[in-house]
Formats: sequence, structure tokens, C-alpha cells
Amino acid sequence: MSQASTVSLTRYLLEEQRAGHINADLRLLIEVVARACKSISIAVGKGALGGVLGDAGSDGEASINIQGEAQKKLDVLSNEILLEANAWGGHLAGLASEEMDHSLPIPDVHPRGNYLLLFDPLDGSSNIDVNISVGTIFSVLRCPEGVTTPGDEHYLQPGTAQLAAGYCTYGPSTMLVLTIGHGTHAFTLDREIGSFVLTQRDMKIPEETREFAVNMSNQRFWEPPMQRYVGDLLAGREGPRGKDFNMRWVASMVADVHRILTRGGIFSYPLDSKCAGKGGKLRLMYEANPMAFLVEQAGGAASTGRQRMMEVPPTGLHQRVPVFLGSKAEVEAAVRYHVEAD
Ligand SMILES: O=P(O)(O)OC[C@H]1O[C@](O)(COP(=O)(O)O)[C@@H](O)[C@@H]1O
Ligand SMILES: [Mg+2]
Ligand SMILES: [Mg+2]
Repeated sequence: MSQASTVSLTRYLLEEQRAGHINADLRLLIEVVARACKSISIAVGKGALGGVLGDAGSDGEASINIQGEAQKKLDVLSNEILLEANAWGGHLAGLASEEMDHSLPIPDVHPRGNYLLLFDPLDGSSNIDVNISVGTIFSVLRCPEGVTTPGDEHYLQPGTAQLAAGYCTYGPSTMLVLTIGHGTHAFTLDREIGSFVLTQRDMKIPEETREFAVNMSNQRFWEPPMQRYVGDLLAGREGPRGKDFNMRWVASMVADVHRILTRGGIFSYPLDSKCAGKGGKLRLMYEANPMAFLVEQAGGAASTGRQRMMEVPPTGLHQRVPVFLGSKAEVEAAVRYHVEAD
């Protein structure tokens, strides 16, 4: 890409500010998150040489997060990088993370702003030790009017209230995919100059697809409509769908969603009898909602199977939901199986 045609993340954000789509505070907040993602990218890229692989914890004791999941060293490190980068910026009122039991108001010693930041610091962390793509997911909400010290309840806003959302994928290249409600755009990290460069403006998910992503090993635990839906996909050309489907499952949501934003497909993590008591596997506030915002802005759809994802009324910071997202016509097909069964 020639220098003349290069649009950096900074330039893109300044242009969006001039167009009146964001203010200076939100622009700076996104810049800070992007800077933190660069640091995480460096840590992830060092792999075994950085001493950052493996489980967190000491004396043979695993460190467990609020989700009851064993934390990786890189989960903890990525969380610290995001906290450290954002604490003193002056644009946030508080932060919430997959790796923290409760949200954190910005300490009094730092200036406070009007936004709330939620993140999954490292998504797909079971893939770190085997050198497969992982990522960071984030969502920005407005801090309710008059609230100076936000608590968990102030974050419980539906996905439609998001002002910005994005993810960074640490794969063969590091990419930031962002929406501020005016399309979904992809930026690639130029490692030589250290900045994100716009490489795909206005991503568009093809409406139809022949590719699905699901953890098939859970099949026997699924609900009947999901069994029927995937059964019909597998029946291929001879079945009711009349076409052959391909399957992909990276087991890093960021990587699976990035593929779908790039070439279409449907991603699902449905309800199953193992996770039914918890409401699903993936988390609404910092996994499903930001991905839903990005996917809708790229012309796709996101649903729980029964309801538009971004209209789910949140009840908890770490609330879990079933997820279907991607190519619009295919998500609608999956929803039909659920609605008809109900
Ligand atoms: O292990 P499974 O069932 O394939 O689940 C994989 C899913 O779990 C996740 O890894 C959950 O995210 P975390 O790694 O942030 O907990 C998703 O990225 C992924 O889609
Ligand atoms: Mg995750
Ligand atoms: Mg995570």
C-alpha cells in the first residue's frame, strides 16, 4: 500500500470526529485501547521466548477467574495491560473485564470521564499454548448521567446502547476491527511503523453462506431445534436445505468471527444441557454484544436463537447467552428452527 493512500487509525478517527460521529474523548479512548492491543500483540508474539505461555497461579495452584475457568498467564497479563493503559486517560468512568469479579471505577487519583469500557482481554485463551489465533474484544457504553462512581448495575445496558465495539485478532497479522456505528472497518498493524492502517473499509458479510462454525462435540447436549438445524445442514444437497455446507471451528471466537466478517458464514454457540443452567457459554456484555454490533454494521445478523442479541436486557456483568451470528439469511434460518419449535 503506497504511503499516499494510507489511512491510519488516528486519521480515520479524526475524520470521524470531524464528521460529528464521535467526540474527542471517545476518539482518545479508542486510541488507548488500540495502543494496549499493540502491547498485547507484542506479548502474544513473543510466545515461549517471553515466558508468557501456560497457566497463571503459583505453587502448582491454578488461578481461577469469576467464570470458574483456569486463567492463563496471558489472560492475566492482557487484563493488566488494558487496565494500566486506560486508568489514567481521563475518558473513562470505569472498566469491567471477563477476568475481574466486579467492575472497577477509575480511582479518585485519576481524572474521570463519561464512558464505561468492557472487555474480554484475551479471547480463545485455550489456544495460546498451541500458537493459534487469539484476540481481545471490547465494548464502550456511556456512563449514566449523574453517576460518578459506577457500579456493576450501571453497565447493564442493552447492546443497542453501545457507542463503539471492536476486536483485535493476534494471528499471522494483528488486525483491529472496529465500529462506531458507521460501518465496520478493519485495520492491520504495520509492525515496522507501529500503527494500525485501514485495510478494509465497510466490511460486508455475504447474506447467504455454505459454511457453519460450531463445536460439534456438544451435539448430543443440544436442544431439539439445534439438532434439527445442524442435521439439515449436514444432509447437504440431498436434504431440505438443498446445498452442501462446509464446517470450520477455530475455538477462538475472535478468529471465527473474523473469518465470517471476511467471507461469510454462521457462528453458533448454542444452549446445551451442560451450560443451560448458566444460560449459555459465551458472555453477553463483552463477547456477544460487541460482536453483534460489528456483525450488524457489516450487514449481518446476531441472535440468541430467539431474540435479537443487542435487545437482550442484561441482568449481570458476566451473564451468558446462546449465540448465532453471521450471514443474515443463515442466522434467520437458524432462528426459524428455534421459533417454530417453541
Ligand atoms: O472450547 P470450546 O467449547 O470449543 O469453546 C470455544 C469458545 O470459548 C471461548 O474460547 C471463550 O472465550 P475465553 O477464552 O475468553 O474464555 C471462545 O473464544 C470460543 O468460541
Ligand atoms: Mg472469550
Ligand atoms: Mg478471555
